[in-house]
Amino acid sequence: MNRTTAAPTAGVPVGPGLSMFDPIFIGIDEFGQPVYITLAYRNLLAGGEPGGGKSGLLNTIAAHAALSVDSRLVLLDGKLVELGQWEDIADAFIGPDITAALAVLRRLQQVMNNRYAWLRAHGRRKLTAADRLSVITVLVDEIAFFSATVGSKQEQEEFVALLRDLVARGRAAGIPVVAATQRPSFDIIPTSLRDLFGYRAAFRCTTPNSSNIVLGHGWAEQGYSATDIPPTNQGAAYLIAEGGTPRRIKAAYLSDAQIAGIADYAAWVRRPGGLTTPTGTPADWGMAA
Ligand SMILES: Nc1ncnc2c1ncn2[C@@H]1O[C@H](COP(=O)(O)OP(=O)(O)OP(=O)(O)O)[C@@H](O)[C@H]1O
Repeated sequence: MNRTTAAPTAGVPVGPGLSMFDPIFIGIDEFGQPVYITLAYRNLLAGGEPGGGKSGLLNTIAAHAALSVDSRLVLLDGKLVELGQWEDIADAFIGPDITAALAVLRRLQQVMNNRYAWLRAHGRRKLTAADRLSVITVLVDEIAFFSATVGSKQEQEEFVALLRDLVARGRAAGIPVVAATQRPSFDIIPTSLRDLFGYRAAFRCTTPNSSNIVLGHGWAEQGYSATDIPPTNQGAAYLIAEGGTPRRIKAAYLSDAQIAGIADYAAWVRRPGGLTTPTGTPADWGMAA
């Protein structure tokens, strides 16, 4: 094959021109075909047992967001180390601190309300790339840490209420949520919350029930159960998109060194006076429009 020939498929361009409105490459399917998701108007839930590869997927998405100059990152990472390499380019990086987590979620809720007020004033329903407002990508590594482990019961309940509101209303306002849990159980992911995630990825699960809690009721009985995934096949998952059928995927994986390189590059691209988005400079957090 002529080495100068362009790839036959229209891939996502690599580099500072990425946008959160572009498809995000997250891995390959069982036929070796690339798998993309579009997060601008959808949320993603990743569930499965420890070590299945959830954080790997979150980091791949964080890398796309980091390279998208129309995106800002808000990271909640109870373990500090799963998303910690993106800290310097994130608007907020919250470790195991429920007070800080609640403060940033309240602020995001306010930004979301401001954006809805702006949309309403303009007779619109959702933001588009042309609005020049940044997509605020919110990544939560381990929902259960904030909703069931740290803090008082009241704080945990407030966390769940704020997260639910963000997942329910954030996507049209350019605030998608990507969340992971190693505890796919009804108390952590009730059906009403699960169904608000347009994309769901079930990494290896120990029971068909926990696989169903991520993918949706009945999929395990129809042959789509993340219990089939061997523990040695980290990064393998069933991915379902709203209204579709689960698809077996192998998530892309970035090593720590690769993440460090991308984070450095993203910081350089985002330096004051650096590159702007194709549509302009990302607007500030506090802005409604
Ligand atoms: N897509 C992948 N391809 C190859 N190896 C992977 C992939 N994803 C994860 N791994 C391997 O599995 C290990 C655990 O992955 P990861 O930390 O993402 O799991 P996790 O589900 O987030 O676990 P936890 O719930 O404990 O945070 C990684 O350190 C890596 O070695």
